[in-house]
Amino acid sequence: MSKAMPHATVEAPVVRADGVGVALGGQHILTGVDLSVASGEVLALLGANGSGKSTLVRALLGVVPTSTGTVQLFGAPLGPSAPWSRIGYVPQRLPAAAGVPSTALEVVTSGLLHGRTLRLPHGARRRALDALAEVDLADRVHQRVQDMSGGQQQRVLIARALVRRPDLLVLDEPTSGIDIPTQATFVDTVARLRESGTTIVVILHELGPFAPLIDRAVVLRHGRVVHDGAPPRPRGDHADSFHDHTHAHPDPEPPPTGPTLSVEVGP
Ligand SMILES: Nc1ncnc2c1ncn2[C@@H]1O[C@H](COP(=O)(O)OP(=O)(O)OP(=O)(O)O)[C@@H](O)[C@H]1O
Repeated sequence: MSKAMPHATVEAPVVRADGVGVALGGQHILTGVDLSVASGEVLALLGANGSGKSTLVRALLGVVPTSTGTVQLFGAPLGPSAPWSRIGYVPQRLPAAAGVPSTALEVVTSGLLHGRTLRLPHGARRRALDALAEVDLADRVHQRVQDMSGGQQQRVLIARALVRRPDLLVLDEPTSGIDIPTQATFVDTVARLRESGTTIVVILHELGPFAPLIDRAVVLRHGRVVHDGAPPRPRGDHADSFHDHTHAHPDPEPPPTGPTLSVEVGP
């Protein structure tokens, strides 16, 4: 007897990587990375310096070529058919920032341009101003990015990604170089995005204030995935397999305002 199949729609993962390898400068940087990120998930990418976190994110977004494997975004292969307008990316730093004569408002507004579209959508200016307010730069919208501090430039990049109201937000160490009050504002923003169902992939050096927002953690070591599952436990647990015993704790005492969760990972 034949059984009727249910008509349930199976949603493709937002990010799917199968067997991804990357070689740069003759070196294998990533080897056999499998990764799947479901819609609405907040995934932390952890690992020691040089373990391949930025390279993985760049490979997932087609910024660096893969030598093996495949990547799909929202079910589409990397390339022109991938829905780039649904994706916001905040790179670790903006090397060209020193030479960017544009104002913060102009840079953030440019986040609304994608593909071959050179026309801004209705309400672009309002949206850009709102995004700048989200990162506490409402009073600097007309300042040139090249005259800003590194932390302020980072906040402009975050606003440039947020202005797209992305369904997938990819952040490479978003709070490095940002002062503590602005970090807290940004954590609130990420919490709101999570509530609204945004899928987030975030590279972090430590979970820190993001810990309560992280659904899953992937740990890289020497370009391979060595953990994919629950986020690491709070720092201080030396039995933890993520714990790096090889370097001094930068912050051995809990802060006076109370303990924060953090993790150190090492090779
Ligand atoms: N364009 C490149 N050419 C050659 N090697 C590269 C290139 N980009 C990165 N690498 C090397 O790849 C390795 C992984 O770098 P990657 O920036 O992905 O690590 P990461 O985990 O993000 O480190 P960090 O936490 O310091 O940002 C490093 O050894 C780095 O030197």
